[in-house]
Amino acid sequence: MTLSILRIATRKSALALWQAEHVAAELRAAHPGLRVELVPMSTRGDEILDKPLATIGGKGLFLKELEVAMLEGRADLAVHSLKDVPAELEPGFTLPAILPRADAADAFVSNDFSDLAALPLGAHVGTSSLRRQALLRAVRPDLSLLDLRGNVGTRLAKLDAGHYEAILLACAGLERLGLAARIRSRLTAPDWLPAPGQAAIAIEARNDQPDVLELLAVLDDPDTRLAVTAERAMNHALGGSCTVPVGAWCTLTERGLHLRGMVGDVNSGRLLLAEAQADGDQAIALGQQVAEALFAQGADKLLGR
Ligand SMILES: NCc1[nH]cc(CCC(=O)O)c1CC(=O)O
Repeated sequence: MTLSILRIATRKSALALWQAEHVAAELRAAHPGLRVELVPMSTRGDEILDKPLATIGGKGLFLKELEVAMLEGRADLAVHSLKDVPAELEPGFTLPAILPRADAADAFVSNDFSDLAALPLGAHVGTSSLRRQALLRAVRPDLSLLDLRGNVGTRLAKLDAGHYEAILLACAGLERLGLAARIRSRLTAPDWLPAPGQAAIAIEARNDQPDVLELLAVLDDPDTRLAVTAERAMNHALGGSCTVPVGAWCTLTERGLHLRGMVGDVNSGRLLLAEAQADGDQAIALGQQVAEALFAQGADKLLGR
């Protein structure tokens, strides 16, 4: 029997809906005649908006409800921002496709200032990401860091309301929402590292549905998968989730994979950095190697273990 319809479980934020629509369009293009529908739903990560993510606890805050929908047969796949996907998936699930990565840089967004260096002494910067906070502390220890949660639109509205001189967001999210004009400057590697998997869209599905997996696999981008596999292996070896101050950036060179990793300390702005290279078939080992190098510098103390 060939499948005639695929139902995509998605969160309801504008960014999540854009990403799910994007996957739907790619699936329709790859499989003419296939019906593809969205099943929008709310997750715990969307509902608890008054606390920093790092304090809510529990990995996969944005995934659970979507996984339940797949287990109950209400959806066939879920679309996620890969950086919100824990290094270790729930049993029974797999990532049959990782789409080509977009702009992985962080964005400096401000109405009055062009970049970090232009901010006045003690300026208020909004971000709830521990990675972004640690990097900000390292570069500009004078800044006053304030929590900022909510979806991209909410965060921009809080900036425009004057609560902050600047905020940091992912370039990929702004670009997908047609908001690239809000990017005043880009914060890029090697000095500024994105979250593991940032700017990659992942498709999650049940690993006991071979017909579904086969339809989804055509959207996989092998180069992106290699890079994010190394980044996620590093994060996993560090015991990480999206709630620790960890950055990673893996590129493909003629000589194979190059991974640069970072563990930061939000309070002191101290950053540990390590990098290594490996052949393309050694992505996981490379991630583990860079994690070991970070542990050798004392990463366990910064990660609070
Ligand atoms: N945690 C929220 C989240 N998850 C993914 C993105 C951006 C898109 C991406 O990285 O693919 C964002 C928003 C942000 O960090 O500004």
